[in-house]
Amino acid sequence: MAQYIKICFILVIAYTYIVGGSKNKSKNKLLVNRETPGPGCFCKLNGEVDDCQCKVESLDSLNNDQIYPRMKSLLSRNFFRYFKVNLHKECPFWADDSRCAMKNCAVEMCTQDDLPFGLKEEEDKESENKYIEKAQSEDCPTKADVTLGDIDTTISKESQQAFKDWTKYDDAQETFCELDDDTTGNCDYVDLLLNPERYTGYKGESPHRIWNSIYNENCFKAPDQSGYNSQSLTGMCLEKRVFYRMISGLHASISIHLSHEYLFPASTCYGTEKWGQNMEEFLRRFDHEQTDGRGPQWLKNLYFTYLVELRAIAKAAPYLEEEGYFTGDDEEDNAVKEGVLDLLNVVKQFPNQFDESKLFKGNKKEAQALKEEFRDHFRNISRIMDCVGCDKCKLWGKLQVQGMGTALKILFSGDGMGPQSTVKAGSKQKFQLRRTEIVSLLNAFGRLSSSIHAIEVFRRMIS
Ligand SMILES: Cc1cc2nc3c(=O)[nH]c(=O)nc-3n(C[C@H](O)[C@H](O)[C@H](O)COP(=O)(O)OP(=O)(O)OC[C@H]3O[C@@H](n4cnc5c(N)ncnc54)[C@H](O)[C@@H]3O)c2cc1C
Repeated sequence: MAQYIKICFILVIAYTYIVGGSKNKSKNKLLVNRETPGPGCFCKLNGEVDDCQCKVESLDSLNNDQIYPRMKSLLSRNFFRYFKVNLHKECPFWADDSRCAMKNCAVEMCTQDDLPFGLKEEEDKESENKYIEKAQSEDCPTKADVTLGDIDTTISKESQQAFKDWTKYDDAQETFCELDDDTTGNCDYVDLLLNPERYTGYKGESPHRIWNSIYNENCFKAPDQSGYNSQSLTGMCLEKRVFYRMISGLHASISIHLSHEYLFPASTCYGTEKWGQNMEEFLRRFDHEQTDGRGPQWLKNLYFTYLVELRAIAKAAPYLEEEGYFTGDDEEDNAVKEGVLDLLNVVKQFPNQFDESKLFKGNKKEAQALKEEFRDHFRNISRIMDCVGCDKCKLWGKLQVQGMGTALKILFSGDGMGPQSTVKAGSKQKFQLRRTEIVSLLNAFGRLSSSIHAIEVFRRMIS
């Protein structure tokens, strides 16, 4: 009997060792770092970003060492932290099918008291202005001077109307998404720092319908593809690949954020929920084996989207260098300006920028038609954001799509396309960015930057 128990014990140990070992081995397949060859998650995440002459590794070091810390500090400033958005627009495509019931979906709106002076409604501003004019010395700027940096209040009512009409006309030509701004009404300022993009529990049919609609109906697809399975982009022209990659990059960024700031349920009835990084969730979404080999490519698409927005910021540098970043607090405004100039210096020095001049080339008529199609698809995606059934997801979805639309507007405006081209205020093409476009562009880029930083966090956790 003792002999029998001994044999059983040895067998159990051996079994545990073999099975445990193979489990670990298959785990190790996932837990590869960049240097490890073979299938996995991070091992495929290296080399050139598709359709660009830029390596993932160089973007990692540019972002994590230089851009991410600068963005983090800049985006906490008043000019960038308040975003004006309409979360009450009706979904134009289908009846709103789901409201996320979780408390994590709710968005906290700002009251007028929460806002810095430059962002207050006109009436509140006027009463405060009287106070400022009375209390400050004659050296202080007049009301007209104070509002000079504020795009919508610097000019007479008539000019403002003319300007609005002109802008509307111009936007109809060049914007890639529908903007929620002062003209639409029903907009609220949201403090982005109080409403971080993170896990909300929004899942199931409603988000799938959104993603499905984006990829199926509004993304260009290769003829043999349907649904999300856009694995092979061969046979698609560069413009269509760019479009798909940008959307997929945004999707990857959202998935990374919800895995990086995940809400773990309480482990006991009396325990509390905890926010933290969920490696399992990250791997479920990006691991080579768990995604039929598609996850690493989705991560690469994130780097692609990052490169496109990086180039847009570099191209708009002369414009952004001239911007006033007005909030009504001189000290704050100067600090923002300094932060922006510092960021632009880093962005401009990056040598391997995305080259937008490769897009919409060839036959002029066909190129123009393709550009219009590209813009229409993109505008449609911005309207689909009104169908998102979770307010916090809608907020960040709208902001990021608007930021991406602003990046595209910049890329296809200005004194031409290609590495040396730029956009300036008051240029021939009367190029202009509204406050909301600048805020969304920088915040959208900040999201991508924070995603690339989060990949590094996950990489370190498993290596
Ligand atoms: C605009 C928007 C914003 C959202 N914001 C948040 C948020 O802030 N917090 C939150 O918790 N949830 C958010 N969600 C929900 C989240 O994106 C997922 O839909 C949800 O977590 C369910 O995930 P899933 O595993 O079913 O796959 P999903 O992410 O819904 O993806 C559906 C399918 O798309 C394919 N796919 C996945 N990733 C990619 C990619 N990068 N490129 C191409 N194809 C891909 C896969 O085949 C996958 O099965 C948002 C959804 C939308 C539409």
